[in-house]
Amino acid sequence: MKRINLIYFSPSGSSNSIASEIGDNFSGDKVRYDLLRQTFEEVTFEKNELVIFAFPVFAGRLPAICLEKIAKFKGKDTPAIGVVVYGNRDYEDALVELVDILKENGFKTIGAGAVIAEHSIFPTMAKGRPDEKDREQILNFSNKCKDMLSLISEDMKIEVKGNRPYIDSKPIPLIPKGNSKCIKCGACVKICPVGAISIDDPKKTDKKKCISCTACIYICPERARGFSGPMYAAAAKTFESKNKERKEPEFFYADK
Ligand SMILES: Cc1cc2nc3c(=O)[nH]c(=O)nc-3n(C[C@H](O)[C@H](O)[C@H](O)COP(=O)(O)O)c2cc1C
Repeated sequence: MKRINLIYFSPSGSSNSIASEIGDNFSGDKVRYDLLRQTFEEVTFEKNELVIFAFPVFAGRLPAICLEKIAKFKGKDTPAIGVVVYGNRDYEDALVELVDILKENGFKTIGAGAVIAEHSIFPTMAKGRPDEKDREQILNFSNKCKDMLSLISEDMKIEVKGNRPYIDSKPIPLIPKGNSKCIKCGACVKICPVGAISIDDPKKTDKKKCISCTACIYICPERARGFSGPMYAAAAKTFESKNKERKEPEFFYADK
């Protein structure tokens, strides 16, 4: 492969590291497209490149903010791997949505997966994941995708779990804010993908703009941002008790 391209949106870092783990198994120059920190004009990939897409699941779908961003990347029958990362609740229609977009944009998806990582809003859910067992499965997936590269054909197709039409995308009614530890460094202001935090008063968050992505929480050097309040505590309790059972990663491959 001439180039291995990693395209991801990863507010709390898991999609980024899972994309890297898959990509590290392939030889070829690595090019990273961080859709949280950078903006891109249209990019077209050739047939002799591989593109790995990794996105978090937000309310059972791809984050709405990513749709326009992903549309900038086009393939010319370019092989692709699509992964969604979720916090042990469910990934519903996020993976089928990703695979559909990749097809529409000229990619040939050879493998797709749904992988579990720590829940970025309720971090006690799926704590420590992906763990060793997950990593073994991710490596196995990556190896199988490598084998698929030599088997790509005109009419190969991939079927993944999920429904069409996709479930409705619902906003999350939980908004992170800053506390007294905030030193006004501006890191959260800079990383916020929707401009919901003002440099004059970064402890506040514009509720109308915020998409609850958690980028501001994970970037804060003072750990001064987070979710709080009785509504969050109640939601955390319900979520944790409903989703205790360990989910396993699921992988899908194109038929030859
Ligand atoms: C707004 C929002 C919605 C989420 N919705 C879901 C969900 O529907 N199902 C689930 O299992 N996890 C959900 N999660 C958890 C993330 O999918 C999970 O933590 C993922 O690892 C985050 O990826 P990242 O580390 O690349 O940001 C949600 C997280 C956020 C911030």
